[in-house]
Amino acid sequence: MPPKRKAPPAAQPSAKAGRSSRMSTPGAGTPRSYESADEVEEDDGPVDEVLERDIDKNIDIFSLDHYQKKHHIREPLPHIFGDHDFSYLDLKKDHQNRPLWIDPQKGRIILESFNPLAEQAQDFLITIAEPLSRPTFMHEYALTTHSLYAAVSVGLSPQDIINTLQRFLKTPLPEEIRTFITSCTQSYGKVKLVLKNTKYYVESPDPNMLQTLLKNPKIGPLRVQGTEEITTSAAPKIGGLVIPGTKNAAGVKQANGLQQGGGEGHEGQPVQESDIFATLNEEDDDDQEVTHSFEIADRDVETVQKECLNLGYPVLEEYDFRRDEVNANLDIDLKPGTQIRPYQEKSLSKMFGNGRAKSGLIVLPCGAGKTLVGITAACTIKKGVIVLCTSSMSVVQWRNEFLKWSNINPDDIVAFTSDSKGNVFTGSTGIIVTTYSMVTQSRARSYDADKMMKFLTGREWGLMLLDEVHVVPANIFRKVTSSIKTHSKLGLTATLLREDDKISDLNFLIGPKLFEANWMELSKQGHIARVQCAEVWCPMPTEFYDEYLRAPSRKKGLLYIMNPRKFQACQYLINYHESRGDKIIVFSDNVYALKAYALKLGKAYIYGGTGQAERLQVLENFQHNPNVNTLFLSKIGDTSLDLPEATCLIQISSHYGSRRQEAQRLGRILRAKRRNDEGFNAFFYSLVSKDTQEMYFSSKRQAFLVDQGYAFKVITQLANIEKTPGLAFASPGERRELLQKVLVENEGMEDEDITDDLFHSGTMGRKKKKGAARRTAGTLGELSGGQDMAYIEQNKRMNQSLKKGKGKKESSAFFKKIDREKARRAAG
Ligand SMILES: Nc1ncnc2c1ncn2[C@@H]1O[C@H](COP(=O)(O)OP(=O)(O)OP(=O)(O)O)[C@@H](O)[C@H]1O
Repeated sequence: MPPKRKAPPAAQPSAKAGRSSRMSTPGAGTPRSYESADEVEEDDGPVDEVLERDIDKNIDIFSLDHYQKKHHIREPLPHIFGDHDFSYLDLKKDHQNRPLWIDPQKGRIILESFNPLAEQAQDFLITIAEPLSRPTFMHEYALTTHSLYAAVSVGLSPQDIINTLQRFLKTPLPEEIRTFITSCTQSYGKVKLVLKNTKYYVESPDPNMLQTLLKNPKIGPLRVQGTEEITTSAAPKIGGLVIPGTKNAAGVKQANGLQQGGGEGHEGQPVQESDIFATLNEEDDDDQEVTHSFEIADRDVETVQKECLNLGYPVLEEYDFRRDEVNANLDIDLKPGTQIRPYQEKSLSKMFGNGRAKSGLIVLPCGAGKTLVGITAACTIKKGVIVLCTSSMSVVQWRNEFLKWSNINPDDIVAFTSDSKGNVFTGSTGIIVTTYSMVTQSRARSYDADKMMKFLTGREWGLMLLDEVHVVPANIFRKVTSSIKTHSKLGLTATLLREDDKISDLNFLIGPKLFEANWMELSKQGHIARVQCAEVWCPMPTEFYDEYLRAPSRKKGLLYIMNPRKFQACQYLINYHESRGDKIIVFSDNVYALKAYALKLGKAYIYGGTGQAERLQVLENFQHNPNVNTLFLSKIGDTSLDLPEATCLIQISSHYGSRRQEAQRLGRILRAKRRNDEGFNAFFYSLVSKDTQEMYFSSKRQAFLVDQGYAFKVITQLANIEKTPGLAFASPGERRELLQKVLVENEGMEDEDITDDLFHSGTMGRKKKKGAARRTAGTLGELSGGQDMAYIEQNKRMNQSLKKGKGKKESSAFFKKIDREKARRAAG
């Protein structure tokens, strides 16, 4: 532990900080010539006395000067900020009016979100940097090579970036940063891969660059023989282009009209003349650039891309779809009433900024309407589209959304799943919606599926929409992108988080991040729900804790999940929120616990082993039956489940420290139907057993959401929990019994239950371990032979009573119909 030190009262980098340090220190990292703060504090006497003394003397006790004098600090800041003392940077005179600070060493940028120029600065930062953390008052961004690459790909020049940054910064732009920007951006965007008339061209505005590439021993020989070495043409002018997804699109115009002049992405606010970023784009639009290119064969695309990357000239992929006269046009437009939201428009304008389609990733929170973004992109390109989803359920949803938002002929949009290997569309082109596993599986295919695959791989597609890109393994993308030939790719996701850190692969396989929305901003604007997050600490009863301390690590998890105090907290919260009229989802990764909790509380549940018909029945009841207000879900419900009725989430077990899962789960309530009701709040509770590993995992899990600006409250005591009617495991005897049961039923348990996975078909590139035991979902208790019969009976009770209820309803409707027929005949 570092020695405890009093925080400086005015430790913010202030104008004074800048002045005083400039006088004495020329730069950061000066040797320490001050006494240790701890020693000085002791010399100073009790803090209260010092404060009183200074207040009497009318000294500004919160000033930095005061702090330095009080602690005899001659070289003021290094002891506080260490290597992060950047007070040597001169502050501009009007620095208060400028919203950005910068760390010259790491390229970290801090935005004061309360500054009047914050909104404009944020638009700019999203384009050039990676958002790291965006809590209420200060946002942190990082300038990285990839983020600068993305900035260039949307049409910014190095000078644009430097000038705009200069204008927003409180200090002059540090030389290191200027050099970094120039060195990254001068090579990015210089080489483009363009597919024109179904042929691939390596294109550049700089003929010398192409000469350099042609001299390269790997790339040179790949130029298609018999073509001229370099062809020269003028790049298209963009002025007057009407693209859905830009401010000229019909849907956007309607939206803007409603917002009384609110354009360029900010509802309720008029477009400002001073929008520096917009001005930059417009200036770019007017430039007509001459380009030079040489042709390469399709099969050499990947080699050329890799080699260019090695040379430090990453290749930008663009699709000049308006000039593609080879691929048939698709008759598709957004329906007239469709209004694209400002952030959706903004994300699309990054994709189509220069009139061509750029491949890349758009990151929007769950429930913010990624589907419509994908559909609008398809309506812009108007060529054949292939949509890849993670499950057959999503395939159905995507097809329905296409039919809902666009005028596509239903015959031109075909689902290709294991259940529907359907007909190929009748027109010359169309849309295929399928799953990643359908197009990548290596097993023998049925005749129909094989025919469809030949169709998919044997032609060119204008656009490939890749849904939920964060969950799909990189090798799957590789297979997909190498087997299906497409001119542009758009990856959609809510979180660019992969616990395996493979996210950078996506930059290469799909394209750079084009846009990332701010969760808090969208929630303030009512596009996603406001959520109150809380972590509930549940103490472990002594007998459980003793066992926990002794247990091998794999069993520890089970004990902290099955902690009876956690069970009670869950029961209490369900009662409380049901009585408020909420619909509740309880998430548990552990299937044993999922069943045990649901059955004891008499609630419905769904996990990997639940049949399709039963799933739909349970979901339908949860949505429409006022008596079914709580649903227990395993991790199959983490993504793609559209339950806008849900307003409360309780998490009882989760996948270790997975930030992505936490964000996905929160996403289930962000789309709450009631989100725009006066004073409405959704609730997200994470129940953790106190003093166990779960607390560590929990804080790790929350990191992403905290960075998005969510604040987790800690609840250590649930008021009057002991008065809950029928409180489970209230007596020590019941708790001991539970412990015995948990131990007996899980003897010889596996490390974790992984079959309960979204990709449980096992075809998503996850290799089975050789010789590993076969893992089955949710039947661990059965394996041990000690399953409690009372549970099994109860088990059947809730899910089955829903079935019975449905049966009755159906039969009574049926008999009623017969009765009516009889009555009509009798009357006739
Ligand atoms: N511009 C819009 N106007 C009206 N409704 C919209 C708009 N955009 C999206 N929606 C609606 O918002 C809801 C959420 O959209 P969608 O399912 O595409 O979200 P998502 O971002 O894909 O979420 P998830 O990550 O959870 O899958 C849908 O009901 C959709 O119809």
